[in-house]
This record gives sequence, structure tokens and C-alpha cells, in this order.
Amino acid sequence: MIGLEVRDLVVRYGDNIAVNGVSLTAAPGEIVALLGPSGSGKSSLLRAVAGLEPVAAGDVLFAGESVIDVPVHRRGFGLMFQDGQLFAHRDVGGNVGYGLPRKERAERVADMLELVGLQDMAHRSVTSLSGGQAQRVALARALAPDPRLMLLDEPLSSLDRAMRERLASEIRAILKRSNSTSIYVTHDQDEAFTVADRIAILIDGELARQGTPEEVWRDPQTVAVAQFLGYGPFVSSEGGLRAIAPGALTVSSQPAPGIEVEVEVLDVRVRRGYSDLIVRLEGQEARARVTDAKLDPAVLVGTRQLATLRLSMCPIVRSAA
Ligand SMILES: Nc1ncnc2c1ncn2[C@@H]1O[C@H](COP(=O)(O)OP(=O)(O)OP(=O)(O)O)[C@@H](O)[C@H]1O
Repeated sequence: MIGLEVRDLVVRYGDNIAVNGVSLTAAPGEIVALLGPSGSGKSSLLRAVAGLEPVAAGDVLFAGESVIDVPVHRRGFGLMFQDGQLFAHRDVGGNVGYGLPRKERAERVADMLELVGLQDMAHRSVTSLSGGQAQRVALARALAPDPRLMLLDEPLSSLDRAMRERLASEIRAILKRSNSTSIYVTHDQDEAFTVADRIAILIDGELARQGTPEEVWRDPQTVAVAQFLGYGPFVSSEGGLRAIAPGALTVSSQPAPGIEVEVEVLDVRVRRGYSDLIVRLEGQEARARVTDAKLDPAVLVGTRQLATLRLSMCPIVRSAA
């Protein structure tokens, strides 16, 4: 069975090429996150798949058939956006049931509300909902017609971080339970890693890396991808550049696994439950975590220290794509 296939897709706005020859697939039941910095073309790609943006070149197929000439509402795709765009004059049930055949409406609405954990809320006014509840209603509404593909564009970005984290794993569970083939756009790395089976990273309109969250993290392949994922700085090494992972460089009076490197301590950042030293490593600024509770990080400022670099956490990458 084939789900979504995007082939050499190009989306342009005048002379601006927003999506530059991207190919990707989503197998039936698979959740693919489109991740990338602001302006990298994620929304343009999603909107082109939906049919909301014209395609300059390439093709979009579902179940082996091109949908390029199929109007938006005939593609059988469900859409969910940042602002759920609920109908304010309808209650929760009225939103979820909108457009469903009358015969099956009540049962379907009940099923969907149960799926998103809002079973007692059918008669609530949507204007009385919290941001997180409103997005759950929007998800239930998008899933209600049983779309063959779900397209989600930054569905959580208007919520605060705590809510976003909770709802991201909930959305994953809901999409998995409903066996939805899904494309999920986000600029938030944590959200992508929580939600997705596979991650496709877009940089400057091009597909820079794709794989499972583990594969992409373990082997980002290029500096651009590694940097976007939070690696850095990069130090020269045999075979390319070594990307320093967050937490890979540590300072302690106890022995730790890894190689010893000399660093100059420039400053301290106190975090919740630990401290990071801002250090100079081979002429570049880096962070070294203090893993020794007996060590007072403040007295280290201005000194040279031996830090431990855990190489197994730090992949080799190349500088250009
Ligand atoms: N309607 C439009 N008209 C002209 N240019 C556009 C339009 N929409 C997007 N662009 C441009 O296309 C490029 C890609 O934008 P897009 O919104 O797809 O990126 P994105 O990765 O989704 O970014 P963000 O995370 O900020 O939403 C950007 O350079 C943007 O300025």
C-alpha cells in the first residue's frame, strides 16, 4: 500500500522559490514531521499537498494517483492549523459534526470527542474553551470525516510550552489510534521528536535530511542540520567536523568517560538543577556541564580546566550539503 508521495515538488512565489525539488513519502499510518527553521518552506510544502498553493513543478500523489488536478475539498485530506478556526456560533459537538451525514453524526461526534478526551463537552460553547481544549476540538473536527491524510500546520504553536509538550504526545497517541497517515509541520525540534515516526528536515526549501528521530539525531550528516538540531560548536576531526552535542562536554573532579580537552572558563549559566560553564574550546564558545555537585562553578571563571568530551555523543558531519 502506498500513502502520500511528493515528487520533486517546487513551490514558488514570483521569483522566490519556497520549496525547491522536494521528494518525500508518508506510508499508510505513518506520522512524518516537516521540521525546519522559519521560512524554510514547510508551510508552503504542506499547503501545496493540500491543494491550497499552486505547484510550479513536480507531483503530489496519494495511493499512487496524482491529486494535482483534484480540488482541495475532493482530496479527502484533513487540515488542522495553528489557530483551530472553530465556528464560534456552534458548540463543541456542532463543530466536530460539521459537514457529516446526519445519520451518523451523533455517533461519530461522540466517538471523536472520546478519542480526544473531551467526551463530556459536546454542548460547551467553543468560546469557553482553553487553548489546549480548542485545539483538541479542532483535531476531532479534522479527523471526523475519516480523512485519508491528515495535514497539521504548527497545531500547537499558539500554546505555552508545558501545554505544548503534553498535547504533542497526546496528538501522537490520537493519530496513532485513528491510524492516520499524517504530515505534521513544526519548527520545534522537541515537538517533532515527540510526534513523529519519521522527520524530514527542510532548510532553505530543500530536504536536508530525513529519517527516524533517532537516525536524524545520531547522524545529522551536515553542519546545517546539526546546528538546527542544537549541536555546536563544531571542531575539526578526522573525516570532517565533530558536532558537539548538548551535555557531551563536562567538567568534574571525578573521572568520566571520554577524551580530555583543555578549555578556558568564561562564564557560568545556572540552570534548573545544574550549571553550564561557558567555555572557549579550540577558539570557539561552547557549553560545558558541571556534573560534580561539590564543584562551585563560580570559582572556575577565568581559569583553565580539563573538561571531558564524550565522543560517542558527537557525530562527524560535513560542512556543505
Ligand atoms: N504567500 C506568499 N507570498 C510570497 N512569499 C511567500 C508566501 N508564503 C511564504 N512565502 C515565502 O516563502 C518562503 C517559505 O515560507 P513558508 O511559510 O513556507 O516557510 P515555513 O518554513 O513554513 O516558515 P514558518 O515556520 O515561519 O511558518 C519564505 O521565504 C516566505 O517568505
